[in-house]
This record gives sequence, C-alpha cells and structure tokens, in this order.
Amino acid sequence: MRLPVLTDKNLAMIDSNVLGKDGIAPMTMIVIAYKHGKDNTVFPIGTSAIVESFTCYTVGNTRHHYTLQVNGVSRVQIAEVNDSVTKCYTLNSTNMGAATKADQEFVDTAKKMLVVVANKLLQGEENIARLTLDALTDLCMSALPQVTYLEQLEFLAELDVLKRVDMVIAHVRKFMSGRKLALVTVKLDNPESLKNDDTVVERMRKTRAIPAEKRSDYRLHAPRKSIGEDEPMSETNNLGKQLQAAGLPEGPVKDTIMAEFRKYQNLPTSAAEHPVLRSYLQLVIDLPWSKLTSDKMDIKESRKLLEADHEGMDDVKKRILEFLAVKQLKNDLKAPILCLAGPPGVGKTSVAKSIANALGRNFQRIALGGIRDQSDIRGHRRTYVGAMPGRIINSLKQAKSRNPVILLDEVDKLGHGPHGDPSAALLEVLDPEQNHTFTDLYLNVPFDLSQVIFIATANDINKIPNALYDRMELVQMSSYSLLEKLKIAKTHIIPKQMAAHAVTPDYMSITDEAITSLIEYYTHEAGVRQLERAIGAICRNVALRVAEAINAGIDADVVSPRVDYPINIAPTDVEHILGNSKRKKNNNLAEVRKSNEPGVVLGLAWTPVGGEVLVIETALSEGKGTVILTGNLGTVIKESIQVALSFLRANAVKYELDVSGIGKSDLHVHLPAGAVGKDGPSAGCAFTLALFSLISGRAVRKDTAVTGEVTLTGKVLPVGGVKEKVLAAHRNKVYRVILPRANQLDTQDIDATILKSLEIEFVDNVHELFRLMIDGPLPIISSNSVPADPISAKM
Ligand SMILES: Nc1ncnc2c1ncn2[C@@H]1O[C@H](COP(=O)(O)OP(=O)(O)OP(=O)(O)O)[C@@H](O)[C@H]1O
Repeated sequence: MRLPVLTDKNLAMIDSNVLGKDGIAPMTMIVIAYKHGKDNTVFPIGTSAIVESFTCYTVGNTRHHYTLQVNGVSRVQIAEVNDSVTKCYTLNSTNMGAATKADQEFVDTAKKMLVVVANKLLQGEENIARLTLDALTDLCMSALPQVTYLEQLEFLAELDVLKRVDMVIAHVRKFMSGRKLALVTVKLDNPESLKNDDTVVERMRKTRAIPAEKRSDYRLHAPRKSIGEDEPMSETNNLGKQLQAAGLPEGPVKDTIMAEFRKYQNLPTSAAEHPVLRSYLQLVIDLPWSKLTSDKMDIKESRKLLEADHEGMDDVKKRILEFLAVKQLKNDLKAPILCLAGPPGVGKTSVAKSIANALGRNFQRIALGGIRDQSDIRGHRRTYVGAMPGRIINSLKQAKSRNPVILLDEVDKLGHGPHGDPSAALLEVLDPEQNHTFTDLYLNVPFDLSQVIFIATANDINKIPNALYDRMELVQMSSYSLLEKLKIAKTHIIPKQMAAHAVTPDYMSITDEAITSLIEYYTHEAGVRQLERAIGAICRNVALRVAEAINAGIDADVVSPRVDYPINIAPTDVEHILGNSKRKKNNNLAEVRKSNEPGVVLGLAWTPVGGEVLVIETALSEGKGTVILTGNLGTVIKESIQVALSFLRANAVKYELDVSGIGKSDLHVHLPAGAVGKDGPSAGCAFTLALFSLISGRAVRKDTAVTGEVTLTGKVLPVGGVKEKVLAAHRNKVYRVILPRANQLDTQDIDATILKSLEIEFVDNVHELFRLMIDGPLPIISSNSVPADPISAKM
C-alpha cells in the first residue's frame, strides 16, 4: 500500500534510515498507528512492512515529502516507542490451520471468494490467488473503500484469521449492497447458484454452522474444481522443500535465507520484488552448500594422468605432483594458489584441467580478461535492477560441488574501472584466512570457499596486480623449442585432431618434415595452438579426399577419386593444402645473415608470445645531426639508443672512432615490424654494437644474436626472458648467442639438447662484446673493469 510521509519526524527518519547512499536501501519498517483523541496515544498493534519504493515530492523550494510503497509482512505488538527506538515483537495470526474438514471447506471457499473480491478491487493485480487467507484478508481490507480509521484499527487488532474473514465479508456486503456480483458468479463453477454477494456470504456463514450430518449436502453444492490456487501454493511449498534439502549451514545463513523465503511467501506475485526474490531463492537452492566430491588419493595415478595428457614440461609436472602429494597427505591444506605463467598455447589451461582430473574434482574456468568491475567478482546488491551474483558464486553453482578446481584465467588481463578494483575482490577470494566466509553481495550470506582449489594463469607476470602476485606461487611455463613442438604434435596433437575429424591412421600419415615445415613456416608462436589449427586443416582436407573417394562418381572432380591409402602428407602437400607460407617469403633473416653490411646487428627480444630475433639497422645520411628512431619504439628503448651513442662518443678516442660525422649527418636507427610496439632496455648491447659498426665501418658477425642492457660506463647488465630469447635464436637457426654474464644461471632452464646445439658466450662489459663480435684487432683498453689484452674476435 501507499503511505504518505508528511511529518518532520517521519521525514527525518526516512532520510536517515531508508535512503541509503545508492538510492533506497532494503529495509523493514514498523508502521505505527495512533488512536485519535485527546492524547493521541499509540495503538498497541502495529505493522512490520518492507519498503519497496518511494516517491519524493517537493513542496515549494525547501520542503519535501515522500510517498512510500510498502508491503505489510506481519502484525507486531508495540512494546515501547520513544524518539530513538521502537521495541516490538511479531504477532502470528491464529486459526490458520483448519481444525475440521468443515473449517477447511470454509477456508477454501472464503479464499476463492476473497481472491475474486481482491481481483476486482485491485483491478488487474495478478496472481493474488497465490496469497494465503491471512494475507488475503489484509489485502482486501486495505483495498476496500469506505472503511473508517477506527474500523481499520479494529481489523488490525484482530489476530483470528477466520474472524477477519467475517469482518471483510461484512464490509464487502456493505460495499456491494445492491449490486450484482456477476464477477463472482462467472469465476465459480456453478454460476447459477451464486447470483449476488449476499448469496455467497450466506452460503459461507452456513458452511461454518452446518451440522456434521448435513455437510455432505453442502459438499454437493461446493465448487468442484479449483480456480487455480492449488498450483501456485504447491510451487511455493516445493521451493520450501528444496530449500530445506539444499544443505544450508545451520545458524545465521539458514536463518537469513529462511527469513527471505517467508518474505517471499507473503509477497503478492505482482510485487516488483517477487521475481527478484524467486531468482534469489533458486540460486540458493542451486548452490552446492554441502556437496563435496571425494578426492582421489593415488599419486601414481595422478602422475600417469599428467604424463598421458602432456608432453615434456617436466618441471611443471614435478611441481604439480608435489602440490597434489601434499594435498593428499594433509586434507585440510590451505593450498597455495598456483599461478601458471607463460606464453599463449603452452598448455596452462589444459594442465589445470589435468589437475582437476587427477584429483577427481569438478573443473570450472573463469575468464578474467577485461573484467573492470568489482561486482563481476563479488556480485551486485539485490536492490539494483538486473542484479546478478558474481562469477565466483556462479561458477560454484555450475560446478555443483563445494570443492571444485577453479581456473582464474588470465589474471594479468584484469582491468581497473570506475566501480572498484576487481583484483581487490579477488584478494578475499584467494586468501585462505578469509575465504571461508566469502560474501557475494547478491547472495548476501557467507559461502565457504576454503575447499576450492584456485589456479591462476597469466601471460605476463609483470602485469599481475602486486597484492595478488604476493598470494600466488609461480609456476613458469616457457615456450617450446622446435623439437618439443614436433614431439607434442606427434604424440598429442595429431592423434587428437585425427580423432576429432574421424581420420584414422589407415587413411592418413604425416612425415616429420611436413610437421617441421608447419612449425617453421606456417606458425609463429611460443605454444602449439596455431600448430593444432594447421594440423586440423590438414585432417579436414584428408577427410574430404577420403569422402570423395568413397563416394567417387563421374562428377567427383574436387580431388582425384583414386587414392592410395594411407594418404601421406609431405612438405609439398602442406604447401598445397595451406597455400604458400607468408613467413617463408617475408623472412629476411636469411638474407641478413649472408650480408656483411656494417651497422646491422641481430638482437633478441622478449614478447608475450615468446622470444624474437630482431634485425637492428642503422644508417647515416646527409642532414643536421638529427637522430631518427623508427619501428614503434617506447621511451626506455629510445633511452638505450641515447646511452649507446653517449658511450661511443665518450670512448671515441679509445676505440679510434671518428664521431664527428654523427653531428653533421642524420643518424637513423630502425627496428623491423613497426606495427608491434617495442620497449625495454635489453637492446642496449645490440644498439652499441650496431652504432660502433656503423661509425667504424667494420662489419659485425651475423651468425650471432645479442641481448643485454648497457650502462653509460659500458657495463652489461642482466635482462629478463633469457630462455625465451635463446629458444627464439635456436628456432631461427641462429646458433651463437651473447648474453650478460649475470644471466648465466638462467640458461640452466633450457633443454640440454638445445644447449648442445648452441654456442653461448657471456660478457660483463661492452669491450668483451666488441671482442666477440667485431672482426679484426681492437685497441688496448686499460681499466679496472675491462681486460687489457688486445684480442681479435674469431669468426
Ligand atoms: N606439452 C603439451 N602436451 C600436449 N598438449 C599440449 C601441450 N602444451 C599445449 N598443448 C595443447 O595445446 C592446446 C592449447 O593449450 P592451452 O589452451 O592449455 O594453452 P594456454 O597456455 O592455456 O593458452 P592461453 O594463455 O592462450 O590461455 C591444448 O589443446 C593443449 O592440450
């Protein structure tokens, strides 16, 4: 009902208690009535009601008042009222359950009649039939016109439902007197027997008074068919049963949810809150409050599973087995959050799935990429339109057990929007000290996440928010070498893709050379995802040829119907099926390696999709001494060019360099692949070397790639991504690499077979770099940090 709020005291109360910061806060209020009279005393029975909405009216410039739309929940006995507090306790209606069959019939008939009356009075309010008799009497009374204030109070004070029915009927009679109750008669089964309201009322009165022996007569005339209220009632009952069976934790959680359920029972279906509360209760039913899957406790089996699903990655498997072993030995382990970090397509997601399989737990994946809002993780409050639970609660609902493995995919791609930092919400989820009482704003009661195993993945660990990074244990997964990819393709990808396209080994075989050509010329990646797609394309082509051959007719002209099985895929077939390789055509590395041009150096770079070999080019041209930098370079990389130049200018005399030309001509430094942004200090060695070569006119070894940060005094500092960079050199057939000496330990992570085929040199300073890269003698440099012996690099 609508409730105008006009007095200063009530306006102030609404301002401070009902209106929250973000609009209307969900709240229950006690509506108190006053007895009119000299002393205006408080009427002892009040109403507890839920505020559904409010309207604010401004009167003049300063005054305002409200109209609240409230929904009565129950009667309350007012115990004490003063300015700051109202003490009251809930009153339950009496005579709710029908004691005898006759009473039940009375209740049923009364309900049907009140439904019709309420429908007529409230014009169009649907689903009134769902209400209990208790709620129906209150609804009819509040809607009936011409009821005096005192009569309303008298009605409010009446706890006996059946007496209230009588009171409503009396008022209906008064209201309807003289009118035909056609609306009643058409709704009931036997319209002829119910001509007007008097008939209905009389009949109901009689029903209550009928002696037992005559009740059968009445039943003969009683409506035989339901008018549609049994069904909704049983729906609510069903909901109640499901809630009882949902395994809710005893205590505050269950109390809160059952209170919501009671509220739902008393809501008219037309209320705006009705569908919202229904969806809420359904979510509560669907959540696995006490469903746990039992963990497999066999480490041998887990090892087998991991081995079967994944080729190589021994370190990763070892770490995961350790994790599983501790988990199995100590069941209540506050498990560390593993973060699988590495380039795309190296198997992070599939390793996480294997962990779930090994433990026999359900698996769920939450893609965090692009999430910018806290409510994506923690949900929206139910007061918002279209409110939903957050992704954590949603994935638990889908997991159907309270202890799944949840993959938080791409934590490094979390955004930061105007509505709170999602990584802050994830902190609570991942913290074992807090997550047993994780409270989603939509659910509004704590849900225990302590049994969930969270695994995160990231491509770039530098972009993981610090606080999250702190809580996670990093498991680094690096890119695959050509040999590893070949093995993965043969043992996993090809059988998987052949099975997916129904191509059996009887129909198709693929040579190692063909796979190698796929890896080298048709894919450009750290992982094996593109390779998987390319193999899929080959399988589809073979499937088409096989199908054509099977259905060979005269017009089967797509491919030759005469096929020798198995169809053997060689490198030429790859070219035929996938077209010419763009990489083969565009790759100018081979050209560069053959050239002897000064000012050109091979550098190594790290990107989120693995390592890269970059050709760094420099040139002097007529001009005014401008330094031109092209290739989409960031601030730090530009600074390292400046450092290289300054170092060479400062040491021009020592290295017998004529730097006067630099001031008179324009110096151009270019890095290829201009569409890709490049930054970082690790190209310092390559720049210093390229500029030295350009100024001195002496060529640099082109069979070698270099990486390292350079200081102004010529020291070479360590860099990141060493493994990826070395693998990139190997992939590009550059078999000699120069690294900072401080990175020596990082090479231990590289596969032994790759290391064997490479020549890796370590340097402390630029002079050592020159010695290893420049042909011909170098001047003697006498300094503490630089060796003094004149050495010429051997090609
Ligand atoms: N070592 C491996 N052995 C077998 N299959 C592998 C291996 N590494 C990757 N794969 C396969 O490569 C495909 C891509 O892997 P996956 O989706 O797990 O990559 P990812 O690292 O999660 O990538 P992203 O970072 O893009 O999410 C999967 O089909 C996976 O099974």
